[in-house]
Amino acid sequence: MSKESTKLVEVPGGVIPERDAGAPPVLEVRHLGIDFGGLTAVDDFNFIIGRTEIGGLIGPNGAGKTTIFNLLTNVYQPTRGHILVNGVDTRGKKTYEVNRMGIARTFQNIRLFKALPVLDNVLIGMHNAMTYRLGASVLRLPSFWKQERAARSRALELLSIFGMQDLADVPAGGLPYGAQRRLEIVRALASGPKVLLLDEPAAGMNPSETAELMENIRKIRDTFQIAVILIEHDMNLVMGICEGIAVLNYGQIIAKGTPQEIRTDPVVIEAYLGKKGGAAGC
Ligand SMILES: Nc1ncnc2c1ncn2[C@@H]1O[C@H](COP(=O)(O)OP(=O)(O)OP(=O)(O)O)[C@@H](O)[C@H]1O
Repeated sequence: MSKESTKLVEVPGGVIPERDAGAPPVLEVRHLGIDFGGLTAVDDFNFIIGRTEIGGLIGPNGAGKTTIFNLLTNVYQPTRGHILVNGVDTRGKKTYEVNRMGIARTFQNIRLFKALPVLDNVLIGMHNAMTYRLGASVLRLPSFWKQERAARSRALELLSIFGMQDLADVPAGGLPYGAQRRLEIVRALASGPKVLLLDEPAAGMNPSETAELMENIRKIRDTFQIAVILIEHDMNLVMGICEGIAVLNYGQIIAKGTPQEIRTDPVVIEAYLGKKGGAAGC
């Protein structure tokens, strides 16, 4: 698998790819933390991501990775700290408002409307971004149909990224597993995000599907000029595609850096892999 080697440069708040350094980071997380009763699931999490960066969030089971996605999308409200999307604090916003601000995600466990056609699943993802008024929708005014037609053709265009346009009328639940995962990504893209959060996108995929996914994630970044953050246990994928990686253990960042830096960091080898000198999987 080809490996991308990106130069990261220091900017206020952290490091981002050199090519993104001319603009403020699209996402900035400052001293983020959340407690569940007596359990501190995430603590003092600091992170920035460049506008077209592919970033990785890795760590052992239970380290707090999905909790961070839930915080970034306001499924959970933080106990401490701030999340800024394009410089705007998301505190107190609803999940759909955060989506409109530019954050979209997929889930670890596939969450599609399985009885609905593939196309409808994408249209649902797009709905949050549509602007016609309720009256236009109820009365089926021309403005409603115009937006619906545009949405349909956009949805087909998005499906074509994964070569899925011919499956538009198939019930989502009838797709093979790998295709359902791809559809989840298309649905998240449909809202026009600036940052796409992928929670274990390669889970359950075979090596050739994973290799194809890697190419498609790059294609999405290049086509839409957006940032992507992925949580992933498949180290070939993480090391092959991510430009910056943060390693989490017990809710705290223990290392940040390029794939090469992470792969050889003794703290990561010790804590994440649980053994010394065993970075083979990394
Ligand atoms: N709603 C919640 N209530 C109580 N505890 C929670 C809640 N959500 C997460 N946790 C706890 O927070 C910790 C971090 O969980 P999280 O799911 O974020 O880990 P993870 O790194 O994504 O793990 P995995 O790789 O297994 O998915 C765990 O101890 C988990 O039990």
